[in-house]
Amino acid sequence: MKTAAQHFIYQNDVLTVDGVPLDKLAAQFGTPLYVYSKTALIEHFHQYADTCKRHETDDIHSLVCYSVKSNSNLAILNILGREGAGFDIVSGGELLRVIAAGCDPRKVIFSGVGKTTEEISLALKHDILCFNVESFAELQRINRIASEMGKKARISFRVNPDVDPKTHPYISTGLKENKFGIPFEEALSCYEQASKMTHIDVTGIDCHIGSQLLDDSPLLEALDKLIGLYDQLAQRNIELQHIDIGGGIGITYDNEEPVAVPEYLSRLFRKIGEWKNANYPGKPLAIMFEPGRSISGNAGLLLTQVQYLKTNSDKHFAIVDAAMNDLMRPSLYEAWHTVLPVVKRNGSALTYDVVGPVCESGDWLARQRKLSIEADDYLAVMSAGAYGMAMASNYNTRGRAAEVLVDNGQVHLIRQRERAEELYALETIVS
Ligand SMILES: Cc1ncc(COP(=O)(O)O)c(C=O)c1O
Ligand SMILES: N[C@@H](CCCC[NH3+])C(=O)O
Repeated sequence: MKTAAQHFIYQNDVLTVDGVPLDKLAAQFGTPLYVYSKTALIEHFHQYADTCKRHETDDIHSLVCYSVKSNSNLAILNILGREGAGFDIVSGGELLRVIAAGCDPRKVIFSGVGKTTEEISLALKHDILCFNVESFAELQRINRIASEMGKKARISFRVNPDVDPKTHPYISTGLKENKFGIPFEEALSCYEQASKMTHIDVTGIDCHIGSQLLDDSPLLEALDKLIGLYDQLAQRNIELQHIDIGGGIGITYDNEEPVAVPEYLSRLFRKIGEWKNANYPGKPLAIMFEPGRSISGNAGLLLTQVQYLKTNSDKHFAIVDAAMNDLMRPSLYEAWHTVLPVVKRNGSALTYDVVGPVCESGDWLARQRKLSIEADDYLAVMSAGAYGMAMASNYNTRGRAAEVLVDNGQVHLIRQRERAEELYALETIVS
């Protein structure tokens, strides 16, 4: 199996994606341009799906629900759906995307703290697999809407296990002070009340403790807590059918060494197997996952062109045509993305801040990078497949970038570049 890095390699000093030279793509589609490798995407998904398959037994099954928020392009969803993925969504819009991509809404789990009445009705109408309920008030709302629609809603509570994921504070979600999930101490009482509601079918338990985790020990610690709660519920005759451990496994942006997905899954299934064989032999249980970044992150990059090189008070800037509106991770989290020249040059290198044209000092993509570049050169901002295009905005009335998918040498435009007229098409002048 290739590693992510092997999909994006230099051939004769030109950076390629699965053999397709990036300068050719830039010339054909313009920049900024998101470029994805279909093969990388599928390989990353199968790191989950194949390991899960190996650990399945007669009574332990699994479902990998790709986290749509990380990259929600219809082509990407369609590819993963055809490989057997379910989907983790956080809005009605994401549900409509899954359906528009030709995927099965009955393999959708719906997370998020603020589900509206309309979103809940839409999800019930499409018979989604499960709501990951994040508050008691949400549970009451789901019960009421399901009753009005004459349906029963399958639910699991997203519990907050108060485990430190040791990641960036902005992407840590399983601590007491975070807004996500219900406090662990309140879970039993919530489950007891839910099990008495006429239009609620209690099916599982869920958590998601944070993103870009390099080590799996916080996830295994969270699993211990979920198992403990499962036991307490079983003693009260509340029998759950699934455990959802969320997503969160990190990727290499620079020189991080995240736990390998098959290793993490093997440890997790071993723990579950031992516990289940000892306590609930033969009882069916599904294990669910919600990975995003570890599937899409290193399947894509952002291609950009240097517009100007300039020096202000001894500081060198490479001003490129991609900006914080295209990739906001650096300005939001001070995140590192490796920047590579598309065509290597031999000239002497200078240390640049790579910045965009947006009128904010925070508009930078990379800082203090040694690059040998000239104006008009193309640069690749690596590891941008997750939370890149998905978080892009139109700030400064900049149309969002185009997206292309490389599929074994074939190139497909999977999203057109937005035009300015489209950005103000919904606006009205008042006379
Ligand atoms: C509820 C939920 N599930 C899954 C994910 C996907 O996380 P990741 O991209 O880190 O795998 C997120 C984002 O952190 C999330 O909020
Ligand atoms: N947007 C974040 C991840 C957010 C995870 C959502 N729960 C990032 O780019 O790293």
